[in-house]
Amino acid sequence: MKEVPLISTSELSIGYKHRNKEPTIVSKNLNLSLMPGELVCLIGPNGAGKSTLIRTLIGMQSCISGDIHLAGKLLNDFNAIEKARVLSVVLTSQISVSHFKASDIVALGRYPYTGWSGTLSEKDKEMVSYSLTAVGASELSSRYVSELSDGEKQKVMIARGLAQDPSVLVLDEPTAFLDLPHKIEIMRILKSLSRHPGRAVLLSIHDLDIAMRTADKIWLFNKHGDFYSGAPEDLILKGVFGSAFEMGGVHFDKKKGTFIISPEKKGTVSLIGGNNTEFIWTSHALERAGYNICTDTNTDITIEIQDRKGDTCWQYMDNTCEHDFFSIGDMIQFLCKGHKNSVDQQRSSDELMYLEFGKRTFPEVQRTW
Ligand SMILES: Nc1ncnc2c1ncn2[C@@H]1O[C@H](COP(=O)(O)OP(=O)(O)OP(=O)(O)O)[C@@H](O)[C@H]1O
Repeated sequence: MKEVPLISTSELSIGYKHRNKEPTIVSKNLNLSLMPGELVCLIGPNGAGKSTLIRTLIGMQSCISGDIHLAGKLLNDFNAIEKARVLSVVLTSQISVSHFKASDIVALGRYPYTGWSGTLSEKDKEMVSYSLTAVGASELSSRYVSELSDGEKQKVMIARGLAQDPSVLVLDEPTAFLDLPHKIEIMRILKSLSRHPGRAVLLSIHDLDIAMRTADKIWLFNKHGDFYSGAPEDLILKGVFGSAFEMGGVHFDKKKGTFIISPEKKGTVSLIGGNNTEFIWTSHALERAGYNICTDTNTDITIEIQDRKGDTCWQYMDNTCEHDFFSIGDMIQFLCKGHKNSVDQQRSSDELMYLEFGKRTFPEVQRTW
């Protein structure tokens, strides 16, 4: 049997309506689908349309045109309680209720089932406890929200969304305000929640690296509102990932799958020796300093990583000198500052010498820095 998408759109246009003028279209012709079992990360540069899409998909904002289906039914045909049983939303805004315990906040997620009285049945209580456990926050249950860290609050808010027992969990930047280990932890939790049968998770995120490593599928807006959907690796190979975010001085390295600041290129260095890890991190530092790396020794500068009685040594060699360094930092500093000055001084004295012999032109120096 064909699986029904949990969210699907046809020819959807999103944007902003205005009273006396044409609407602002943020993106159009969107035909996207969120399937059960998927973790989808929505990414794009600032102002590309992520929040507009999320707000439109959850019905907080009307679309300009087109259709949105939730679990096979038109979004507009749901009443609030029906929708809350299928879709739960975790927004970024910090929790402002301080006199609530974590379990009270999570219990609010049961409102589609408790009716207006809010009285929790045994099943509701079980679901609150299950949700806190599922996000690794059971020990926070009786803590006041005001006493929780941002990461802990985020877990509680996800547990609240989960307590709704939704098919679709939509989160707007759930990793904002968190440090790297907590971002990774939240993403791990969300990935495991997406594996629950019949459920999918959609989230917007600014951390591209984390999105690429976690998402089953990426939804990507570029700055022109063009929309792309696919496995992270497919989007990288198609080049859309890089072009969506590239800006002056920064470019996406397809091989490394990361953005790099493009420093002014200073030349090529032969890098030899060392174990694999030492080689990788030395290359990393040299590239960051603006050098291309090669492994033949046909360049003006060679750096050999050596073992000196258990200590790692970076031996610098060029036509004029040799130096030993016992940290990458010292070696890079020498390359970028110390040695450049000595080369410049060398060039000036060479130049003087040529001028003295009445030559007006300075021969092309074959150094690459
Ligand atoms: N109320 C509004 N009226 C008109 N245009 C708006 C309105 N709100 C946002 N926009 C515009 O819609 C576009 C998309 O904005 P949106 O907030 O969806 O981007 P985003 O990708 O979520 O950005 P960010 O990463 O900065 O949060 C932007 O050009 C923005 O200026």
